[in-house]
Amino acid sequence: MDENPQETGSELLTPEEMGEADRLTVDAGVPGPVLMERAGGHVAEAVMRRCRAGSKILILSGPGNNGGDGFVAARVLHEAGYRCQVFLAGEVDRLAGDARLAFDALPVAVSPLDPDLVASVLPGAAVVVDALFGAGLDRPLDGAVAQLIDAVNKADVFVISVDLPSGINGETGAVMGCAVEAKETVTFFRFKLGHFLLPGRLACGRLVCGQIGIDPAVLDKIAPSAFRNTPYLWRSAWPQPALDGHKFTRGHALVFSGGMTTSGAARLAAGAALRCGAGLVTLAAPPSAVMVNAAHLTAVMLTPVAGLAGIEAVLEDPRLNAALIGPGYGVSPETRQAVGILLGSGRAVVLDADALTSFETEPQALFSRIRQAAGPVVLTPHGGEFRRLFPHLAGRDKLSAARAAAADSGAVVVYKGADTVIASPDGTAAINGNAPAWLATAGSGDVLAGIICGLLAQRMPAFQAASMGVWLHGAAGSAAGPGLIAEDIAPALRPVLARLVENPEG
Ligand SMILES: NC(=O)C1=CN([C@@H]2O[C@H](COP(=O)(O)OP(=O)(O)OC[C@H]3O[C@@H](n4cnc5c(N)ncnc54)[C@H](OP(=O)(O)O)[C@@H]3O)[C@@H](O)[C@H]2O)[C@@H](O)CC1
Ligand SMILES: Nc1ncnc2c1ncn2[C@@H]1O[C@H](COP(=O)(O)OP(=O)(O)O)[C@@H](O)[C@H]1O
Ligand SMILES: [K+]
Repeated sequence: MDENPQETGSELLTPEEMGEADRLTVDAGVPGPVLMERAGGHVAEAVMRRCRAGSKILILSGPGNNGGDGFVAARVLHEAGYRCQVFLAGEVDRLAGDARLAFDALPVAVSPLDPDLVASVLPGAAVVVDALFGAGLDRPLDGAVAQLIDAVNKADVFVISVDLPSGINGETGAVMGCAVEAKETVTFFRFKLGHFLLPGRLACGRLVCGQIGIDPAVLDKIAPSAFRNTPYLWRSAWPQPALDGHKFTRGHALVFSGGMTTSGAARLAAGAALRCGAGLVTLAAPPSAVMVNAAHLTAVMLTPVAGLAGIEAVLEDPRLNAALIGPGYGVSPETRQAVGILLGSGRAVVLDADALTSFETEPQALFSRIRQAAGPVVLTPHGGEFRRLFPHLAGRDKLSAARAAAADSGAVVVYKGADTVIASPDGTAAINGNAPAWLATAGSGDVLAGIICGLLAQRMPAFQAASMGVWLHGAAGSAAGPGLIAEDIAPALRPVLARLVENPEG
């Protein structure tokens, strides 16, 4: 959540890019202490929103500029009548630059950080300001600081973290040794990757982004390539039905069904593709699954497709412009061949579930077919499927793994989970943040694959279609709410789509 989404923008910065924004701003004539003054001011305001003057506030400052922001906040709060107690992790003599200036301007005494002493005063604090480490954290925390963080996390106190919860890596969201668990995190100019990637997101609590006088024009030079997945990213690429259009102008999606006992996944996907705007959706079913599908389908059409020759035959209709294969389809060499036919057909293709796992033993064969494909390709692996296709990326953080997977495969990759990352082969990436945990339910991924296929059928570019699909899936999951099962997601898309049409910001 940000104070003002228009001002904050959807770019997500690495700590290095934020440092660059800072340098460019200072070079343009805004002094560093002015930036720090504003940053500390936002932190003080967050405290003031939480409790009244007279309350006791603990400020835990570290040895760098994150600590400097803490000193500024302490001064502003002291002047506003709060009772501030400031602790410094590190030596006063080593404070330098803007942080040193902020320290020198402090009208309250600063105590050395003694974990036992801090623990003893924690219970009386209305708010603890965590200004220990932010963008400059470059190695795991240990020793006295780790002991202190443990005490803060165990205490029943309201923690406001400055820039990042101390211990969270701003680039990857990883916990570096240990990390503060904040109720609120106040960052500056733009959110950072670590605010949205897990486990960082869990440590941040409510997110607030304050402006400190950095001109957004610096972003033209920095050219960030990761974004929050918000409607700003894809809203303008979402085709609207034209008054003089007809169903074929909205695209025709083809969804492949598994056999008689595994046909539900494809029906879920097909229904979702239709619900999010494909003009027509046809389910291609093997002869054994025609009856079961016929018994369930109404608006979704059904066509029998026998074997690989059947797939070739159905593709003779050029109006079928997007295809989804994988949900409930079965893992087999024949699935690999079916995928090969689709990739060679020039259609937009979504590969999910069994279509991905079928290439576990020969992922390079899949990637070379994708690179030769004339149409856009989207892969939608969950963690297990991702590891099967991209074993060489094990151990990488989620964002860099998704980007490498997209570059290696030539497809847009939707690396699913609570912090789904959508990555394009050119490195552009979106991190999703609106999915409720209720979406972790059987068949939910099938619905997502169907939504993306439906958007591709409407000729939306692949990265935007994948990002919008993930966002719609999350928003529909939230709208359906507790108790949702996969069947509930597509119906819940209607109010979500209606809101998007009325209010492009979603
Ligand atoms: N950029 C901007 O636009 C603006 C930035 N602002 C603020 O500045 C913050 C960044 O400041 P920063 O670069 O000084 O880094 P910071 O997070 O204070 O930590 C560095 C210090 O920690 C130390 N250290 C590191 N790891 C450690 C470990 N594991 N264990 C122990 N020590 C460790 C390291 O010491 P050393 O490596 O020398 O031992 C160094 O002294 C940013 O988060 C934001 O709050 C705002 O003022 C507004 C404008
Ligand atoms: N904890 C969670 N919070 C939010 N979304 C989640 C969570 N766990 C899973 N999801 C989402 O639910 C969907 C599950 O997909 P998948 O694992 O393929 O399920 P299935 O194969 O049963 O359809 C994905 O879109 C994923 O991002
Ligand atoms: K911090």
